Amino acid sequence: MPPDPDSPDFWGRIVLSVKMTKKFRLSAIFNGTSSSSPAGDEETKKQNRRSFSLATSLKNLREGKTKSESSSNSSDSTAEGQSTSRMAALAQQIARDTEKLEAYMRENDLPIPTSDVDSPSQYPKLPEDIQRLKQDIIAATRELNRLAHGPQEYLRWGVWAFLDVLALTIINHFGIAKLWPPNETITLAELQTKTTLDPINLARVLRAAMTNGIFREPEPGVIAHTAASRALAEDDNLQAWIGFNCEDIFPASAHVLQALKAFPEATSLTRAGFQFAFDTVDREPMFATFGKDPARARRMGKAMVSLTGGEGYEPSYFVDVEKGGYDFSDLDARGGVFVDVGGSHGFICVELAQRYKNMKFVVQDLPKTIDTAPKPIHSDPQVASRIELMAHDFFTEQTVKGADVYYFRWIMHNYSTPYAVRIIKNLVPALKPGARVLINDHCLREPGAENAWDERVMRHMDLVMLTLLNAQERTEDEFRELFRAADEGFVFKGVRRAPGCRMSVIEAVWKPDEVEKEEEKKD
Ligand SMILES: C[S@@+](CC[C@H](N)C(=O)[O-])C[C@H]1O[C@@H](n2cnc3c(N)ncnc32)[C@H](O)[C@@H]1O
Repeated sequence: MPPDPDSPDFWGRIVLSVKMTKKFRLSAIFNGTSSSSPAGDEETKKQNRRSFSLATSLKNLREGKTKSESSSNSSDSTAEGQSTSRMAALAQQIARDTEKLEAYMRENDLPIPTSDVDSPSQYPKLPEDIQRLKQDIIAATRELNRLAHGPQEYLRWGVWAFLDVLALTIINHFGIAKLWPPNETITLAELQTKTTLDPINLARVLRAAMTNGIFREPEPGVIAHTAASRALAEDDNLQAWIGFNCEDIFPASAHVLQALKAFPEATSLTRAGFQFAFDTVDREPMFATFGKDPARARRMGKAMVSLTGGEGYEPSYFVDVEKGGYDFSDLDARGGVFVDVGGSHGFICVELAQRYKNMKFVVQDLPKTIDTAPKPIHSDPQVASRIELMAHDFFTEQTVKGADVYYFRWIMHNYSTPYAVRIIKNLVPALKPGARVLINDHCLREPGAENAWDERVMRHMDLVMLTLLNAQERTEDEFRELFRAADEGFVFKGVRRAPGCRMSVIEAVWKPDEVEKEEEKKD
């Protein structure tokens, strides 16, 4: 069982980083949210502008940007010394980048995306520079959209984004997109006979979704598919992802405020928005609730497949050294042991075992997960024979002693600091000097350091973690602090991230000095 999150001993070693506090104050100044200035509103605004432009100049200097590059990236409406407004510059950038993207697609005989039903549901794997171009287009269109609305209008109607989720919830739950073939049309009257939704509700959710390019109405009362509605009809894992988000996360998110008001420390696994939404406060964590409901658990499992298959999350970013993955050649030469803690059905170990022919692997997870893993785990006996599946609860002491690597993928972000520290502490009795602990998770950077789209995905994931588990994504400093709080014997090695990947590998080594001393003795 997970430990009691409210037990005071968890907090004993978590020292609030002075550095973080300073950083927070600085960002408050840069964003103009510092406490009121005696110099009055106008002066405060001037100060804020100065602070902001100083911060921007410093950032540009660090990034080696020229003045013209930096001014075209500034959020000022008119760039200094230039006649092109920010909106016009964005529009030009979008046009330029779109032409480049389309040129790449044509040169490679790839279809140019449209909203038509026959347009592919996703881009093929793109080279890194083209992928970046695509993300730049997305970021620029989002900014242009904001500017074209103006702040008031943008906020007033932007807050209604939850109604997009509402329409999608109903459409996805009732499987509306699957009720007629993709290349055919259907009348609203006929569609209504295929669902339990009444005509008014069916029409209103479809027409709301159409405002987002999901379905279209080529003539009054006749419904046709688009590329987006077809994806919704045909992609099982995407349906699960949308179902999990709409029916589990969305209601839970609507209860986060209530949870934060009742339990402001927001660390307990049984006091998150999820528990308030589903009436399980102080009774069970989300995973236990799902454990009692196989259909819901299956949906979440498929949703995770959809997420992991998405751009930026493929396991190859960890496994393929050519893509910037972690190199285990030294370990392989020694026939070292790699433990995947909370490793589900062991897909990472299977990929590693295919690449490295001598290493041995242990996949640990809860008994239910281990019992349902495929057996044998792989058809090639050379691979399967080196992978052991083992039931183990990471809230108890680690049972595989003296392994070379303990690996946690998508684990730490599921837990608030007290739990995460306990998981790492549980490794300590098993660790030999030089053992590596690798955490494979998002690692948050300073605001603005990411590509705008990646930043949005990662910040949203952070809020999902709060919503479901009172957990969090972490910065490098926060990861360093986790290890420090778990035991002073860890030496934090830093964070690496493969190009194009959103996940990072955070590494700490157990008492490397002792390994060095041993080696000195041998010499
Ligand atoms: C988000 S999934 C990550 C799975 C896998 N590492 C991956 O990258 O896809 C979390 C995993 O932790 C497992 N898990 C949850 N609580 C656990 C516990 N107390 N001990 C061991 N595994 C646990 C779950 O069964 C699940 O497989």
